[in-house]
Amino acid sequence: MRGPSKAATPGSYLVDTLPMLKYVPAWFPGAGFKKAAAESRKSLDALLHTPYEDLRRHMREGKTPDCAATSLLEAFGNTPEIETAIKKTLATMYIAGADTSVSTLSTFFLAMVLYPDIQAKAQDELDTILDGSRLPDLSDRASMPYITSIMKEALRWKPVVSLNLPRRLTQDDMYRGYRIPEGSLMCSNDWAIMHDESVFPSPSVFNPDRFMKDGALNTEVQDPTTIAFGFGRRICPGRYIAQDMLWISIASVLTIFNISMEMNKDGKKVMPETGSLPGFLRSGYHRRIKISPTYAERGSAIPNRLDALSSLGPTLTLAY
Ligand code: HEM
Repeated sequence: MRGPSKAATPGSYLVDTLPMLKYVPAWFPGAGFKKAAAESRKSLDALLHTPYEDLRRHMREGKTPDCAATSLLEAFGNTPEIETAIKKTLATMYIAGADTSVSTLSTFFLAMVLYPDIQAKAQDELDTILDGSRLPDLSDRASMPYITSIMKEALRWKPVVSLNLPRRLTQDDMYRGYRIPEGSLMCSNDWAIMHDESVFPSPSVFNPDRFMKDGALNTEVQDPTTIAFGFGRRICPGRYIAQDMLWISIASVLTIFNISMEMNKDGKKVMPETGSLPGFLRSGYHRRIKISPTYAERGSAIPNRLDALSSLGPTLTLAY
């Protein structure tokens, strides 16, 4: 998604400023955007067709997985028009949902490395409710406000989309004394909103407690989930599934693992890179962090029922 992410960043290519460049041939100086667009097109076409063709081949071989595509085929049939609609729907969900979710989870992992006290506090909440006897599920959400606060803070601290997709004004408008003419492109500056010191004090600190009051969620504080997923009629339609997925991932990971800094060969902790790569979507650098199963020391019986976990060594070092 790096190509489309770059293309969606206003001003990435000269053609954003000089639209007439769209008429020049690809070899013309300054028309590098045409080559980049052709490459993105190729990978998006592959994303649209290849997984679906694989699925149809599996189905011809008698293997029909239980998935969104087979449910849609069953519900709507398989005329060419329906097949196109299914392919586009699922590709859109993947394009819009994959990197955004991964980016937020990557922010969560980074925060856990940098703020071990917060991680310990979240694990206390999990252990109190789960008592080491099971994994969390979404029905635990109401009784685990601190996990919810960590999810909100991950969306706020390093927003996936710093500058949201542009809108074009359909009429002249006034904003803080400035006249903005019809036709102007406007972006909401999500980074500035989420890092507004008057709303989120010490905004560059990862602090889920800002969303807590007396052991419960503080509903008086601005909720980042009302900003991170956009606004108006183009608001993210995947926002509910995204929050469920983020919540259950954060809760499950912290039930089983401890996340910490990797040690170098001299036994010193290695500070992970905290910056991000340029692009419309926030994506972090590859980082190396340590992920250690922690259930034994927390007296959890869960791994006895999870074969995959029982076979893990004491520590994983993950590069992501
Ligand atoms: C942490 C995860 C996610 C974040 C932070 C996120 C954020 C966003 C944002 C900021 C927009 C632009 C909204 C606007 O223009 O105002 C958007 C659009 C969209 N998102 Fe998400 N999203 C996430 C996950 C998902 C998932 C899981 C799906 C699908 C399953 C999804 C599907 C879409 C689609 C289809 C659009 C385009 C909507 C339109 O233009 O009408 N997103 N998302």
